[in-house]
Amino acid sequence: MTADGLYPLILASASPRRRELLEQIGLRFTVQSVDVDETPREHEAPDLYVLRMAREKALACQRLPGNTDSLVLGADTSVVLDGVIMGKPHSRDDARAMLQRLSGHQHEVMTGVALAGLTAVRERVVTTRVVFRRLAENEIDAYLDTGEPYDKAGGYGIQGLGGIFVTSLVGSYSAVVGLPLDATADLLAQVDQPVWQWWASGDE
Ligand SMILES: Cc1cn([C@H]2C[C@H](O)[C@@H](COP(=O)(O)OP(=O)(O)OP(=O)(O)O)O2)c(=O)[nH]c1=O
Repeated sequence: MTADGLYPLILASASPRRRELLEQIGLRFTVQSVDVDETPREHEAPDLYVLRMAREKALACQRLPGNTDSLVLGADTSVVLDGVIMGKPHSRDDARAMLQRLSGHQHEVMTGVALAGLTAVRERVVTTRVVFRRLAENEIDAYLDTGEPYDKAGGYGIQGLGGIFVTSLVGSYSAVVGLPLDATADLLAQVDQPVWQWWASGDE
């Protein structure tokens, strides 16, 4: 623990969006991504799946040498349509099929977030309902050409060009982008590391 009572914090993620969101709320942290097997288990419920992924990312990172005395944050985002989990598209055809399925329908975005503390892992899942307007085929093709879909669950980014597909949203915008800020703050408060303490102790 540092003199100001804060533990070192590591974000276990390769997602630039998650890094930007954590920076947005004034936390100081390092980033160390880990590879975990992201295959859902047979009949695994989507909310339990994103929680398990978030937990596995956080714990795999905390187990790395030098990290055992750090708090580690992991997260996982999936798009869920009619109970079926959509991860990141594997190909252009896969991304096209996802966008065609989302077109004109409502889906859920589920983000699990896990904070591995020194003695326990705390976790939360945040579900957001998103409605897409109907997408034209040539619009989907043009979107695929931009390259934006490929590193994003469901094949779109609400914070990017994909923002034009979204008619409405009920829930947490930051959770759709990859990290629910309220739940993250809540988890940090639970381990006596409230976010505002970073504001007070920082020089930024
Ligand atoms: C729905 C949606 C997802 N996404 C992103 C958030 C996540 O980065 C990604 C889902 O994949 P994840 O497996 O949750 O995360 P990741 O592979 O990008 O990073 P890491 O596992 O190392 O933490 O989709 C958006 O950026 N915008 C959106 O609107």
